[in-house]
Amino acid sequence: RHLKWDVEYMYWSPDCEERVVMGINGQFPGPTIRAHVGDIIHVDLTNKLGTEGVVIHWHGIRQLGTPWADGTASISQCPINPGQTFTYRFVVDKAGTYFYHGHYGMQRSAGLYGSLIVDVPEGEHEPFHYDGEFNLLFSDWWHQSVHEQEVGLHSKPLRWIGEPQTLLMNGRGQYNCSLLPNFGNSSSTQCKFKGNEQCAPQVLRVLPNKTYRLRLASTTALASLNIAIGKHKMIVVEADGNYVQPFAVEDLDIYSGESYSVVIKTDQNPNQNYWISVGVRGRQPKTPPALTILNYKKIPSSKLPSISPPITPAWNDYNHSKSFTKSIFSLMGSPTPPASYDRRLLFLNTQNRIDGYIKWSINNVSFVFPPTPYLGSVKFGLKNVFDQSSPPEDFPASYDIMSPPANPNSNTGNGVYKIDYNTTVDIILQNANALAANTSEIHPWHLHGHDFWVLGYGEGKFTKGDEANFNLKNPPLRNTVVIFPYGWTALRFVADNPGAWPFHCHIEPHLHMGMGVVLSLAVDKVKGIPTDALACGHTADMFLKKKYLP
Ligand SMILES: O=C1O[C@H]([C@@H](O)CO)C(O)=C1O
Repeated sequence: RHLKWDVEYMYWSPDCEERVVMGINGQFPGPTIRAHVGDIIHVDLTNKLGTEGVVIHWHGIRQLGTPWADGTASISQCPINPGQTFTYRFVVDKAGTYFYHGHYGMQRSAGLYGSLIVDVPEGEHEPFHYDGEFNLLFSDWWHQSVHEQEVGLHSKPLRWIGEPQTLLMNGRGQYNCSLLPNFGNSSSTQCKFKGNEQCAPQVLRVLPNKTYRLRLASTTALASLNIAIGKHKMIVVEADGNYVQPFAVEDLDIYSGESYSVVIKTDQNPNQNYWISVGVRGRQPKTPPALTILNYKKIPSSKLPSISPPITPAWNDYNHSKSFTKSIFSLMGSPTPPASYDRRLLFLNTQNRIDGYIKWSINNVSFVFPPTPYLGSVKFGLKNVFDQSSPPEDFPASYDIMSPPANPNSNTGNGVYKIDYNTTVDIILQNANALAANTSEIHPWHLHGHDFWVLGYGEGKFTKGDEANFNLKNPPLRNTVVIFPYGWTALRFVADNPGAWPFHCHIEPHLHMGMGVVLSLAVDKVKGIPTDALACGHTADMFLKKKYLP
C-alpha cells in the first residue's frame, strides 16, 4: 500500500458550522487505510501546514521492528517540518479495527485522524460471520481553535477546554440543527440535508435479516462515549484488534483510544428506521448525543424512526460501565499471560500544581516532552538531553487516594523507565482524587508498541492481596484500558518489542498537561532508523558535528 498524503489546514463544516480542520489530501477525516495482514503500509507524508510540525501515530499497530515509524513527536521521531516529507513504512501484522491520529501537541483535537482497517489474510475467515460491515470513527469537536485550546492549557490560571460542542461520527455531527425534531432545547432546528453536506450523517443502510459488523473506534480528545442502537442488541466480538469471547449488550462504552467490533442482526420491523445514539460518559455531559439512522433499505432513510432514540446511560452510572468493562474476556484459544512478573510499576494518577499551573502527574512527576527524540537519545547514550535518574516506581503507601492531594505541588520530569528485554512487566494504575474535593475522573491509558493483558480492576487503593483475584485464565489483550474514579487497574505485558514507547492517558489535554510516562527497552537492538527521524535536537547536532561551516 503506497500512499502519498498531504496534511493541511482547510475549511470544513464537521458539525454544519464552518471552521478550520486538519485534513489529509483534502479529506476530513483522513482517508481510510484498508489492508490485509502482512501488507506493508508505506505513507509518504508531506507537511503542508505552513508553520508547524506534524507526525502521525498508527494507533494499535505494534510496529514490531519499526519503532521509528510509531509517529510520536519527541519519542520516536522529530516533528516533520513544513514542506518536508517523511516516509512511514511498517507491516500490519494483526487483523483488527485501528485508526491513526496526530501525536504532536493537540493535533488530534484539530482533526488529524482517520481509520485503519486490517483484514485477515486472503482466504482466511474471522471467527464470526457477517454479511456486510460499517465503520464508525468517533471524535469530539470544539469551536474554539486548537491553538487557543493549547494556550489555555498552559496558562495561569488554567483555561480548561471545557466540554466539546459536538460529537462526530466519521467526522460528521450536528451543532446548530438536530436530526430530531425539537431535540433538547426547542431553539434547535431540524436539519435539512440534501445529502451532500459535509455534516450530513452517515446513514447505515441495511437489508433485513442479515448480520452486519460495526467497527467502532474512538479518537476523541476528551469524551468517553456510549453507543446504543434502537431495538438492536450488539454482540461484542473484537476489542483493540483482539478477539473477545462474544457477549451481547444493549449499549457499549468506548473510551478514547479504544476500538470494538460488534455484530448486529437486522431482525426488526423492516418498515421502520432506527436511531443510533452516542452519548457522553464519565463527565457531566454538556454535549448533545450524536445521532444517525439505521435504515432498512426498502424504505427511505429520510423517514424518521417512530421510536425515540435510545437514551444512553446516565453519565455517572459507573456501575453500568464497570459491568460492561468487566464482561470482556479474550476469545478461547487466545494467548494467556505469564504466571508471574519480573517487575511491577505502580502509577499514581494525580492532578497537581506546579508554580500555580495545573498539571497531571504520575508518582508526582508531570511529563514534559524533550526536544530530542528518546529513540535517538537513548540509542546514542546522550546524557544531557533528559533526566538520567529513573522515575519513581511507586508512591508512598500512606497516600490518601480519596482526598485532594495534601501537598498538591508536583515536579516536571522526562526520565525514562528502562525495561529489560523480554521481561514481564506489571503496571498497576492507581486513580485518586483530583484537585477539587469529591472529584476523580476516568482516564483511558494507552500503551505503544505492545498489547497488554488486563488482569483486573478494583475499588480504592490496590493492595498486595488483590493479586489473588487477578484473571490469568482469559484476560483480554488490549492496547488501551480505563481506570475508573477512585479505582485501580492492573495490566501485564511482555516487553519484547525494542523501542521507546509512551504509555499515557489518551485524553489529549491530559497528556498535554503531563499525564504520561516513557518506557525504553533494548533500543540498542533497533536497526535502520531513518536519519530524518532524528534530525532535530541533540541528535541533529550529533549528525552535524561541525558547528560552523568553513
Ligand atoms: O484536566 C482537567 O482540568 C479540568 C478541571 O479539573 C480544572 O478546571 C478538568 O475537568 C479536567 O479533566
